[in-house]
Amino acid sequence: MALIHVKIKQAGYKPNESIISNIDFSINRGELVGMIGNNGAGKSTTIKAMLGELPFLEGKIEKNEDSSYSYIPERPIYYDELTLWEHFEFVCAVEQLQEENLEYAKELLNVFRLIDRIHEFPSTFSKGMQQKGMIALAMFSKPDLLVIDEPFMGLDPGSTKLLLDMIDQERVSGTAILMCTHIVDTAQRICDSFLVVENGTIKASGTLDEVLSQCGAEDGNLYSCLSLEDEGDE
Ligand SMILES: Nc1ncnc2c1ncn2[C@@H]1O[C@H](COP(=O)(O)OP(=O)(O)OP(=O)(O)O)[C@@H](O)[C@H]1O
Repeated sequence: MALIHVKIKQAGYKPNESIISNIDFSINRGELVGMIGNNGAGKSTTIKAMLGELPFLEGKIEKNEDSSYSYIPERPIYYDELTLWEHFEFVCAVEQLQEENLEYAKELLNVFRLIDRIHEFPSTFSKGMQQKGMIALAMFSKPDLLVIDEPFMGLDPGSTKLLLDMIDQERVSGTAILMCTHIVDTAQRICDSFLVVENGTIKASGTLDEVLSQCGAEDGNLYSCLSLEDEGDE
């Protein structure tokens, strides 16, 4: 059974406003799904709908009841009054996690070279450091599904490589990952399946071959599935 099945007839931010429509996809355990699409195509809105954060939704999100989810937003969100480590302690208390989760958090922070800064406030970190802190915060609870919006934003090449290794490790251990990204060539290389979003709907979905064929991308390049214009210009 799929970990999550998203079936949206239409959804938006205001009543009678349809930002996304006719969306139907599911994600299985251990599957790495790449969501691609131009600016304004509806990727983040689809993620919000899937996480139940959109005020107006006609359709249903069928979740496997026992499974857990973590979301890494496009822009880091921290509490001003908590140090980085206090964020981990806070999430640990709220979600009733175990000591081993905190140990895993330290491992992640060590890999991301943040371990020496954990008692500082994230607002004093660089963009990339803030992003890495968010990634560690989402991963340390070992969720069944990890949803990441633009995971590579602001990361230096070394950190990008570390994150790719971590994503791979998580997937091997059975975590499902939905990754929304503009780094299409990386997505093409690492993802098991793809969702191509255009004009608020899924233009193509499935394995690389399926998606390329649905888009008529004969050059074998996932980039060719994207229209050249920005959504807002149409
Ligand atoms: N909070 C909001 N309130 C109203 N409309 C919004 C809101 N957030 C996004 N939208 C609109 O929804 C549409 C889809 O935006 P969305 O953020 O889902 O695109 P995206 O594919 O994630 O784009 P990007 O690649 O630029 O992040 C856009 O027209 C945008 O203006």
